[in-house]
Formats: sequence, structure tokens, C-alpha cells
Amino acid sequence: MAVQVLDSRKRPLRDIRISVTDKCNFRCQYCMPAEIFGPDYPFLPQHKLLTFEEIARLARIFTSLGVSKIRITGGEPLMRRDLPALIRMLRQVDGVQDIAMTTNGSLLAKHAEALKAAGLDRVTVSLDSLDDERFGKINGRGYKVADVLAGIEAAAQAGLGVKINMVVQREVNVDDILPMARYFREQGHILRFIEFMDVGNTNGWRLDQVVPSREIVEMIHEEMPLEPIDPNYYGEVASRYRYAGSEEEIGLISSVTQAFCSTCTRARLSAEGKMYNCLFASSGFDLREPLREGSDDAQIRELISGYWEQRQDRYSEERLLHTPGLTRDKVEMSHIGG
Ligand SMILES: Nc1nc2c(ncn2[C@@H]2O[C@H](COP(=O)(O)OP(=O)(O)OP(=O)(O)O)[C@@H](O)[C@H]2O)c(=O)[nH]1
Ligand SMILES: C[S@@+](CC[C@H](N)C(=O)[O-])C[C@H]1O[C@@H](n2cnc3c(N)ncnc32)[C@H](O)[C@@H]1O
Ligand code: SF4
Ligand code: SF4
Repeated sequence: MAVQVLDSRKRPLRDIRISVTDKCNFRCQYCMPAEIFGPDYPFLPQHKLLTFEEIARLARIFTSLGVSKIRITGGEPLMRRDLPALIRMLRQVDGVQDIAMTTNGSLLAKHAEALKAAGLDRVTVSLDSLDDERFGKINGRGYKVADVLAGIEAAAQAGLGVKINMVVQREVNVDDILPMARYFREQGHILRFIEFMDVGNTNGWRLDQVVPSREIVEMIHEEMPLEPIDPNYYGEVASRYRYAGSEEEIGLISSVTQAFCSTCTRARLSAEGKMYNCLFASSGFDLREPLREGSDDAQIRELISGYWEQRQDRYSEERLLHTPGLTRDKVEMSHIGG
């Protein structure tokens, strides 16, 4: 029977987001700008990555503390070899109710069936534009929209649940909001609009580039009337809206204009085995050393619960109080996976 561990603001630990690699085949400017993440960038060497056995062991310990939802992420998680083997191991962990993966979709067509067969429940595919030229610039490597759409199609065909994530930036892809909404409504997939966030230290974030969710809702509502609907579960990141008179819906992830820290139940595990209590944390808590130095499950469980219990993080609620220019050092998004 799992024990529910609470942080200093009484928030339970429910989700663990596991990054399986810090590498990616894309170079999205808002996450891994090519000028920083170049050929000499010191990505993690293989021996520093948690093995699948180590990840599965940690997952068992996390579920004993109340976690029931696992999200696999990266970097690009499909860059990690033999990912279905990890999914198979996680599927066998008692207490895991939901295994999802966030991916850029470019390699998904090849792997969707094997992932489903291994026990993956659903994928969230990131796509910021349906226009090839714009998308090629956004992903920094000229990848085509068709590659990602093929991945989405293959995932749906394989029987995986599918959602789409779109990061919206004022001077980049506001014109894509309506075409994306129309297209994914037609396809029957939930599209979620994410406010551009100041993750990491290198993505050149500016508040004036953030398109507030309210504005996105108004824009869509004018063409396709929307009505708000209740969250699916406590602490859901996205606010949900339904196209009036239908079952089709969209989501808005408003980390900048309507922070949701007060119900944040998410811990993150980096590919090298550090636990982070916030997407914007400056440092993580190393679990790889105790794993490799022979600590038993009870000792590691104690370390994890202790680290969660002292958690006070609520970066997004405080963001706009920070003095410009005095920002703190933050972990990179590609390191802990969003
Ligand atoms: N600031 C902040 N942003 C988050 C947090 N969790 C997710 N996000 C952002 O929201 C985006 C969407 O996250 P997903 O992983 O698709 O959302 P999710 O809540 O796991 O989705 P569902 O399980 O489908 O409800 C991420 O890529 C991040 O950019 C969080 O705890 N804080
Ligand atoms: C870091 S990526 C990792 C998984 C995979 N590579 C992908 O892109 O889906 C996870 C999510 O974070 C989102 N993301 C990255 N940088 C962001 C930023 N600065 N603001 C908002 N969302 C961001 C991406 O769009 C993606 O949906
Ligand atoms: S958002 Fe995802 S696809 Fe884009 S650079 Fe980051 S990790 Fe890669
Ligand atoms: S900013 Fe940190 S505490 Fe707030 S919702 Fe995001 S991860 Fe959770």
C-alpha cells in the first residue's frame, strides 16, 4: 500500500517525469538553441545515464510514495535505443496507472507499434506549425511537418492515445493557431497551446513574446465557439475547453499568465538520475550515487520522501516578481524534459 508523501505546501507527489536522454535531433530555439547546443556541447556520456533497470527500480520506489503516472521525455526520448524495453519494465511496476511519452514525433512512425505493444498508453506529440518552411525554422534542422504527421497517424493507428502540444510565440507562430485548431479538431486529437516559458538560461525568453492563453481562446472562439470544461483530475496542467455542442476539445497551458503551482504534483528525474522538484529548479538531488553505491530501497525511499517533504518550489507563481536581469541559474529544459 502506497504512502502519500506531501511537500511543505501540502502538495502530494503523484507524477514522475523521466528524461531518458539529454540528446535531441531537433534544435528548437526555445529549448536547445543551435548556437549553444552545437557539436561541442557536452552531452551526457552513456555511463552517466541511468540504466533501464535503475529507472524501473526508482519507479517502484516512487510508486510506493503515491506516484501513479509516469511520463517519458527527453531531449528526444526516441533517441534512446530500445525504449520499448523500458516501457515493458515500467508496465510491470505495481501502482502505475498511466504511462505517457512526450516526443517531437519525427521518429514515431517507426516505433509506435512496438511502444504500444510494450504497454505505452499514450503519446503527446509536439508540433508548432503546419507550414513546412516555418516548422523547419522552428525545429532548427529543417524537419518536415509530414514526418511528424506520419508519426501522429501511426500512433493513432497503433491504438495509442494522442495529444498535440504547440508552443506559441508572438513573432513566430501566432498565424498557425487557427490552422492548427481546425486541423486537429478535424482529426479528433486534443491540441494544447503552451505559453512560451523562460526555461533554462539560453532561450532568449521575453515576456512580450508570450501569447496569453486568454488571447488564444478569444481568437478561436470567434471562429469556433468554445465553452470551458472541468479538469479531468486534480492538478491537471491544461485548462480544458470544448467546441460548443461537440465532444472535441482543446487545452491551454498557461504557466506564465495563470500559474498552477498550488496544485503541482510533479517530480522530475533527469537522464543522469537527479530528482528535481520544479521545472525551473537550479539544482537536483542525486539518486544515481545511492543507487550505485548499494543503498537499499528503503534508504532510497527515505531520501526521495525527505527531498519532496522539504519542497517549497512555486517558480511560476513568483516569476513576475523576479527583478529583470537578476534571474537565477535554471536547469535546461532538454535536461529534464519539460
Ligand atoms: N511551468 C510548468 N509547466 C509544465 C509543468 N508540467 C508541464 N508543463 C508544461 O506543459 C507542457 C505540457 O506538458 P505535458 O507533459 O504534455 O502535460 P501533462 O500534464 O503531463 O499532460 P496530461 O497528462 O495529458 O494531462 C510541458 O511540455 C511543459 O512545457 C509544470 O509542472 N510546470
Ligand atoms: C523538452 S520537450 C522533450 C520531449 C520532446 N523532445 C518534445 O519536444 O516533445 C517537452 C515539451 O516541452 C516543450 N517546451 C520546450 N521548451 C519550451 C519553452 N521554452 N516553453 C514552453 N514549452 C517548451 C516542448 O514543446 C515539448 O512539448
Ligand atoms: S523541445 Fe523537444 S524537440 Fe525541441 S529541442 Fe527541445 S527536446 Fe528537442
Ligand atoms: S513552476 Fe515548478 S512548482 Fe510551479 S507548476 Fe511548474 S514545476 Fe510545478
